[in-house]
Amino acid sequence: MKKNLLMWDESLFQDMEVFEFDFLPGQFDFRETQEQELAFQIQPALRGGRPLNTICRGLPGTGKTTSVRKLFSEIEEHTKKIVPVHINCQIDNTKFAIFSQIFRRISGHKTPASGTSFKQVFDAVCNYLITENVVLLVCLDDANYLMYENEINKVLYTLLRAHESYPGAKIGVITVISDMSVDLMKTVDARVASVFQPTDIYFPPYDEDEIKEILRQRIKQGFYPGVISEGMLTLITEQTMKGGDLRVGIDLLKRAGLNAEKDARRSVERDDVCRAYEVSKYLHLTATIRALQSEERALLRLIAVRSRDEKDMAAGKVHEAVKESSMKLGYTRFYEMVKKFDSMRLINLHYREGRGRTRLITIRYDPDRVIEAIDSC
Ligand SMILES: Nc1ncnc2c1ncn2[C@@H]1O[C@H](COP(=O)(O)OP(=O)(O)OP(=O)(O)O)[C@@H](O)[C@H]1O
Repeated sequence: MKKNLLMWDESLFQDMEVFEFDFLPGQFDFRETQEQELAFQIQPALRGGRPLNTICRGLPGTGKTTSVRKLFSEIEEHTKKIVPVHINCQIDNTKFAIFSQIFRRISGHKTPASGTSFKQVFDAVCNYLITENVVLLVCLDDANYLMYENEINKVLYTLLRAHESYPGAKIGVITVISDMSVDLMKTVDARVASVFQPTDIYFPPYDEDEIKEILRQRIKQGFYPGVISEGMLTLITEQTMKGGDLRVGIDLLKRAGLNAEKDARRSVERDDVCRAYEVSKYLHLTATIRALQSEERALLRLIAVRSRDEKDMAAGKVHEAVKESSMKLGYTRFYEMVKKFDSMRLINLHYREGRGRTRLITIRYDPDRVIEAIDSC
């Protein structure tokens, strides 16, 4: 066998796990400020008080979940005074489901499949906090999923006013929001707002140099030396920047490595990356579409359908089509949504100089893939 070819039992990967999305990176750069702010929020709980409430805001892939998970693992390692519970609101999106998860974390077992009332679960949770004298810290990750059906108010109200029915119960909340157009404080009732009073922690998008450094760390941990050259890292970084989501870069590394392995090569080549990108680029698309509300999905679908015949569409013309459809959407709301799609990098909103400035909408993905992703939501 040639020297530059892999033997059948050899691998380019030193540790495949570092390319999994739930991998907790040992080195977590460019988020020191946010980590310090989060640590500050929980300080009171270490001294027997209630933690300060927090909203972590930022586009997908900006390290919000990882920052909270790192904080939670430190808490678990160093103190028994705080019980941290991480809730994925995409999965658990009702008050009952969320309290069932909290109960599970506290008791170590699930709530009985049927016949348990919310009151029983809530009772058990609060009584545990009081008798054990511990503080509950709940992270509502992707809390925008609680906005439908007004579940957010029910959940926050129950958590933050628990002490009124159970004196001595101390609960703090960290909400994580990736949808930058959502203003959580405008959504919550006055009864919730008066006890919530959160501190905002903003997670800005990583710039190109930061993405490159983060990917470089993953390469060091995940691959054997020499597998990804500097040139390939630059290419992967550029492709990651197109979608703006770090997950695309991490997935690209894994897929490109697997492509090279399949051909029994010892290093990743341009074609491995380009082939990988054809799959990885849709990660961002699927994740962002899932986070949209149904009205927004309907508008994006309409844009995608029209994009099949016309690449750059005047915003005014698209709004005309909206008016002719079954959607009831005034221009202001329509334009807000379009700006949101632009900030999520689903479309490009740009101007054409000419008679007046025409705003143009160009979809960033293959329209059929967009339609497919929306229809499978
Ligand atoms: N500073 C960083 N250093 C190393 N890896 C990072 C960093 N920031 C994010 N990541 C990695 O990027 C991926 C996405 O991060 P994370 O889930 O924390 O983002 P998020 O802002 O919570 O995204 P979403 O809003 O979509 O849930 C994870 O695999 C995480 O390990």
